[in-house]
Amino acid sequence: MTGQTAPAAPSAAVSVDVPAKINPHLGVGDARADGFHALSTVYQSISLYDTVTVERREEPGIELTISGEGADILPRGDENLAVKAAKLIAIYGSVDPDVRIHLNKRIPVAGGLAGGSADAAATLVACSRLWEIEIGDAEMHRLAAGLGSDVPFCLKGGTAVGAGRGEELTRVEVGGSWHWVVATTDTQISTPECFKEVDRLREDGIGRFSADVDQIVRAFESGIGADELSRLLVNDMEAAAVSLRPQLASLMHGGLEEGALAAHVSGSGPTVLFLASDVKHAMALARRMRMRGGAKSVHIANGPVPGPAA
Ligand SMILES: C[C@@](CO)(OP(=O)(O)O)[C@H](O)COP(=O)(O)OP(=O)(O)OC[C@H]1O[C@@H](n2ccc(N)nc2=O)[C@H](O)[C@@H]1O
Ligand SMILES: Nc1ncnc2c1ncn2[C@@H]1O[C@H](COP(=O)(O)OP(=O)(O)O)[C@@H](O)[C@H]1O
Repeated sequence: MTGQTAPAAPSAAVSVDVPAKINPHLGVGDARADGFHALSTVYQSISLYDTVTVERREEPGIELTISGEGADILPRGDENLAVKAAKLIAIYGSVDPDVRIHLNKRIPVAGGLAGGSADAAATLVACSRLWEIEIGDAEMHRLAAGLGSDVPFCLKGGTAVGAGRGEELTRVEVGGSWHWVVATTDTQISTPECFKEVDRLREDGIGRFSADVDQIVRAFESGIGADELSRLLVNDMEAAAVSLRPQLASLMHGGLEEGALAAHVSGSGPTVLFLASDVKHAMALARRMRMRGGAKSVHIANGPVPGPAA
């Protein structure tokens, strides 16, 4: 016995990968009294990931570092959804939020792929593991919904129907996998701006609420082929996104000319998804899209994939 206390072992960092989401069906109803729109959507996670790494720090407070997509433009303070999520789970677990968070971002920012929501979901999961906070599914879902309408889906990933403002989830067991070419643009669209444009177009009689998700849900369950899926994709925000960023029309048209089965704006845009028949077709289509130009970046991804709390 030396009488000396051994230094505390440094706690290991916790890293969590979290996928982007798409909405193969996005039905938008009227604005509710709380300002949110009623949604009838089918979410699916695709294999385009951010990585959130958390580790304890001796100093008080949260230190956030960011690399990759949007590292130069994203907020580092309380407005960052990862910081909000860390504070929320710390309050829930009654621990001090003294943590270093690193976001390695590959999901395009403000692109309709829920990158910020994905980071929030991953931070909830990573911090609950780091701080060994016991939390059940229902409580985790409640914290996630407080951070944003599509954060609950980002926790679970896979495929799910979203109702309410998008936070009421029903899991869908799918019988297949689908391949996409994801084309980002050099502009962004803010989500509330796009919902406002949907309202504006509706006042002019343009667009309606595509509430019924039954057909596409059955199609996913049965593992429908990409050809048939291409006829079932719906996005009630697409006209609004194209109205706000008219250049999307030529990007969509270009992908169809290069052989995509369908062109589909991702959520509130402006990312455009091109459906491919299989992985080989997706690779060939991505190559042609890159040669053609018009997109900021072109990726291939498949879905569904599981979320960090699946
Ligand atoms: C449209 C969707 C489709 O999945 O995603 P994106 O494509 O932008 O990623 C989602 O509904 C986005 O969800 P999320 O990004 O979490 O939105 P929130 O933070 O909850 O809300 C941001 C703002 O968007 C508007 N909003 C959001 C959800 C909803 N059902 N109705 C709304 O009107 C409101 O103006 C709200 O203040
Ligand atoms: N960790 C984060 N990653 C991305 N965006 C974030 C993050 N935290 C806050 N935001 C803010 O959220 C907004 C929406 O980002 P994002 O979730 O990427 O897009 P979308 O809602 O179109 O899917 C951005 O304008 C950004 O400033």
